[in-house]
Amino acid sequence: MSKLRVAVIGAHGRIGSEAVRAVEAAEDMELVAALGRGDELETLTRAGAQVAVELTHPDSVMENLEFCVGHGIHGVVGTTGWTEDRLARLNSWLDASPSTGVLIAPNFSIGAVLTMSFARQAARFFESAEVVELHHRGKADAPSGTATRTAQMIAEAREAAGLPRQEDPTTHGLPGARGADVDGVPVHAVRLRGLLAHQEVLFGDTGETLTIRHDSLHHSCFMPGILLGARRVVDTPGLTFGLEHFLDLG
Ligand SMILES: NC(=O)C1=CN([C@@H]2O[C@H](COP(=O)(O)OP(=O)(O)OC[C@H]3O[C@@H](n4cnc5c(N)ncnc54)[C@H](OP(=O)(O)O)[C@@H]3O)[C@@H](O)[C@H]2O)C=CC1
Ligand SMILES: O=C(O)C1=N[C@H](C(=O)O)C[C@H](O)C1
Repeated sequence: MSKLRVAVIGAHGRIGSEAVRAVEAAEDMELVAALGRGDELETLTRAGAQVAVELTHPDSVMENLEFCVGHGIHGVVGTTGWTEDRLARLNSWLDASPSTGVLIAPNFSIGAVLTMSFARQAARFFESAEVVELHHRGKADAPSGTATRTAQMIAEAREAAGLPRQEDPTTHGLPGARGADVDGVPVHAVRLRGLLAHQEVLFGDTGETLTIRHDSLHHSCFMPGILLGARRVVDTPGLTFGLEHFLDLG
C-alpha cells in the first residue's frame, strides 16, 4: 500500500520538530516536506503532499490553510487562536474545495481530550465552574485553545441542563483578577518557565469540590493524536473541530 504523503509546517518549532520525527517514524507515512518560516508554500504542491500538519502561530495559520485548502491538501491543525470569524473564513475555503478535510484540534493529547469530555459530563452537577491553564512562557495566545474549548463545553452543558449563566459576585477588584470570561466561565492563564501545558477544571457546590487536572509533560504526548488525525482527515471532508470526533469515546 502506498504511504500517506505528509508535510509539516512549523517544522522547527517545539511541537513541529517532534511532529517531523513522529511522521518519519510512522511506517504508513512519508515526510515529503518540512517547512519553516520563510519557506515557500509551493514546496507542498511540488512535493505532492496529501496532508499538511500545521503547527505555527496564530499570525501564520490562516495564510497557510488558505493555500492548503485551495490546493486540495488536507490539514491537521494544532495552531491555536481560533475565533468565530476565522472559522467562518476557513469554512468558506472548504466550501469551494468540498473534497478537502481539515481537522482543528485544540489539543492532540488523549488526556486533554478526556479532560474536556469529563468536564462536559460533570458541568451540569455543579453550581460553579472555573478553568485554570498553565503553560510555558513561549506561548503567544491566552487563554489556551484547550482552556477556551473546555470552558465553551462547560457552558454548553450548563445551558443544555437549564443552569443559569454564572454571575461574578466580585464588586471590588483589579482588572483581570477574575480571568477571561468565556461564555460565563472564568478562565485563568498562568505562564511559567519550566512548565509545558497543564490544566485544572474546578467545579464547586455546597460542601464539595471536584478538580480534574491534566499535565502534558513532553511534546511526545501530542504525537498519537497528530498521526491519527492525518490518517483520518483524508477521508473526512469539511471541517472537524476536536480530536474527540476521531476517537470512540462512547
Ligand atoms: N493542539 C495541540 O495539541 C498543540 C498545539 N500547539 C500549538 O501549536 C502552535 C505552535 O506551538 P509551539 O511549537 O510551541 O511554537 P514555536 O514557536 O516553538 O513553533 C512555531 C514554529 O512555527 C514557525 N512559523 C511561524 N510562522 C510560520 C510560517 N508562516 N511558516 C512556517 N513556519 C512558521 C516558527 O518560526 P519562528 O521561530 O521563526 O517564528 C516556529 O519555528 C501554537 O499555536 C501552540 O498553541 C502546541 C502544542 C500542542
Ligand atoms: O502552546 C502550547 O504549548 C499548547 N497549546 C495548545 C493550547 O493552546 O491549548 C495545546 C496545549 O495546551 C499546548
